Amino acid sequence: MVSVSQPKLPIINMDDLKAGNEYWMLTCDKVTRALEEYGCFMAVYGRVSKELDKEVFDSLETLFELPTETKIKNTSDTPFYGYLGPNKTRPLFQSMGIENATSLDHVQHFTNLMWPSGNHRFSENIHSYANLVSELETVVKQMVFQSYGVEKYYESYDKSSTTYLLRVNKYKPAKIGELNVATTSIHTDKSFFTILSQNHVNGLEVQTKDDKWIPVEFLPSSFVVMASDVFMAWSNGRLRSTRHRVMMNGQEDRYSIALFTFKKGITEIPEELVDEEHPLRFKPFNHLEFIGHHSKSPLYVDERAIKLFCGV
Ligand SMILES: O=C(O)CCC(=O)C(=O)O
Ligand SMILES: [Fe+2]
Repeated sequence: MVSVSQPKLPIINMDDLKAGNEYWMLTCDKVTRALEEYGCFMAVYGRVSKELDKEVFDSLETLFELPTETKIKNTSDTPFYGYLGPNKTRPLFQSMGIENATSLDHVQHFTNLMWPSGNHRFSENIHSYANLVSELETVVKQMVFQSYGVEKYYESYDKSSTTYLLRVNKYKPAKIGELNVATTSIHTDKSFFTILSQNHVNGLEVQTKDDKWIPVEFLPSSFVVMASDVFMAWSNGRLRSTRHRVMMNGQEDRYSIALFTFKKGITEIPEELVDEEHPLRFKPFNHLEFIGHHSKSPLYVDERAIKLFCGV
């Protein structure tokens, strides 16, 4: 009997890693191959405790129950980075953005807008969560640089050269009998990296190289680590920027958290990643200018956007 197996995301254990030992080297290789083949993988990462995870996701329920006039106070200078309410194309979706979420001051600013009489616990939890998840991003990035033998450039991509946007999302299920709307359209992220987590309700789907869709089933203590357009460009097209979407088909609310990372200053493709087989595909560019440009005129929502912006 021929069995047609459903493709699955690679699962990589990211706990107990120590730079330089044999297990680290093996994991570097696995991480880079996964990002080349799928653009993403499921990271098992126990540093975010079950208690913290539960408190954070419980607090999102309370956050989205706030009145709309409070939620719209979440604004940003960058279009689409603040509160997004339900609209005609996405009637079941709401989202809020916490800029610089690894800084306690910035999280507190957001919290004070939402709860003027204070919610210290929320600030502390979100701040810890963002920092723990950002550490996973740091390790994965270091591994890829090491795998390609270009560690010498890592310093200008480290934490001090990165900004973080924590976006929290709520997806309501369609009512029985209603048309099941695709909840987000197919896109790639405009970040460097995106790290995703969710409550117990699945819905994320990622597209493979041969255009199949993988429905992602999150494991306990796991995060989906995704290379986005800017990391793909930095790697001169070696890494994939994963096309993905969210499809809701259950009857429960889905909450997800995305930590998007952005590179400050100029991104330049390391000369070591340019050769006859891989001619230069992207000119040096400024990530934040790409974001500004893209949010004003989003001609494409997939990886064609960055090709248009700085492709050779
Ligand atoms: O909710 C998710 O799992 C994915 C969200 C997403 O793709 C995005 O915010 O760019
Ligand atoms: Fe996305």
